[in-house]
Amino acid sequence: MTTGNISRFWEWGKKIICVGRNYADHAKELMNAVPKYPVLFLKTPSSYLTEGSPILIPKYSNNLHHEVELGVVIGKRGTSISQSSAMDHVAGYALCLDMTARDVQDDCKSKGLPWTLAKAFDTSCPVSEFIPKERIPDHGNVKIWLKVNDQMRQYGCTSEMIFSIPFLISYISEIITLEEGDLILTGTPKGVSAVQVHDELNAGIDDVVSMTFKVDRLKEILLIHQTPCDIKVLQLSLYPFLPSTSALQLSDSLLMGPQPWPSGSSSTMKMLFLQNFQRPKWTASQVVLSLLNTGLRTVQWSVTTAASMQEIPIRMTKNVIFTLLNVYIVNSSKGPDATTFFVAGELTCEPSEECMLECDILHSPECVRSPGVFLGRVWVSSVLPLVALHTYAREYSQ
Ligand SMILES: O=C(O)/C=C/C(=O)CC(=O)C(=O)O
Repeated sequence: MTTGNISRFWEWGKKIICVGRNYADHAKELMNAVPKYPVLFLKTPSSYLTEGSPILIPKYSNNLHHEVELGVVIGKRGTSISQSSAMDHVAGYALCLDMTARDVQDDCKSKGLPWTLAKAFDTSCPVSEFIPKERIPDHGNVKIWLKVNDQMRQYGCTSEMIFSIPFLISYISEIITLEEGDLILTGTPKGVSAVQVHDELNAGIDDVVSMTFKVDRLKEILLIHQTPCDIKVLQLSLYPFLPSTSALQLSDSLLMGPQPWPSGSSSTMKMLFLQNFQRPKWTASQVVLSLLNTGLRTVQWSVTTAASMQEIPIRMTKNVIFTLLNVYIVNSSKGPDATTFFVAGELTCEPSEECMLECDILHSPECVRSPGVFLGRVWVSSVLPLVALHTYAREYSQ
């Protein structure tokens, strides 16, 4: 196994194991019973954030909470570690924030779903510099605090923890092998509350370390405000519409703002993604963000023949579940009112499964004129078009 420099554990450590409800007052403030055994959940290494970069509020949350915690950095691999030898496996500590999308967590809790969306998003685990073990001689008496815009919000001491650090190491290692570079978040004291864009979070361990993080949101690119069309949807260029080998591609130029309708034989395709079946309350923007978050780069979309226009196979190349609700294709040479066909339907697409979308064709002169036309494929070849789609979808959903 290759390991790295322990003082930069966030660059190579494999696991972030978190303990929930480990301070009785915090369990109570969220109306939870004090647990008999540690409540465990995980974050991913991509959750790590170090000072200088902002905490990003996920697009799908409107209630991001701070939770300040002492993190324990593992220095020696072990399984079934006894409490008496637990501290031998500790290399040091870090002050950590367990950023939590509380609204999403509440939703997950009410449905019995895991907390991943609420807890493990990118930037959800800001950490301080590494603190060598020797600098904290008594792990049972570490005072941690957090201020938001200079106002004290959380202050607690590890002496208030329900489960001690040796107990947690022993308990977790019975279930999950602890490895060098792993981090255990030991739970948060009471005082959690929401943060807003531009807030400054300042946290510390008395006399040992302090750290500062700003809060932001993923930037949105505004576009397609004044397209010459009543129905505001993402425009995709189609080149060319005919003949059968047509390719349909998202065009970066569409990010530049209002576009004239393409001339000649080219057409414009409009796509709209709405609602994710996994989370019925999601807006279109959140669905698109979920596409973005999966690192999705390729969507294949095709219509094989005019005769089978009612069936549109959609193949997702990444692990994405989404609903394609409406697809509009507009014959641009005749302007936005000349809809060549309109499809509407709902689709849930499982990873690497080919899904058929049943659609209603309301008006399709082009289809009638061009039997057997192959409309082509859509390649979502960069992040930008998805950001664009997100932006549109947000407008649409309002
Ligand atoms: O159980 C809940 O409603 C919430 C739990 C948390 O998010 C708690 C923690 O992560 C924690 O106690 O540190």
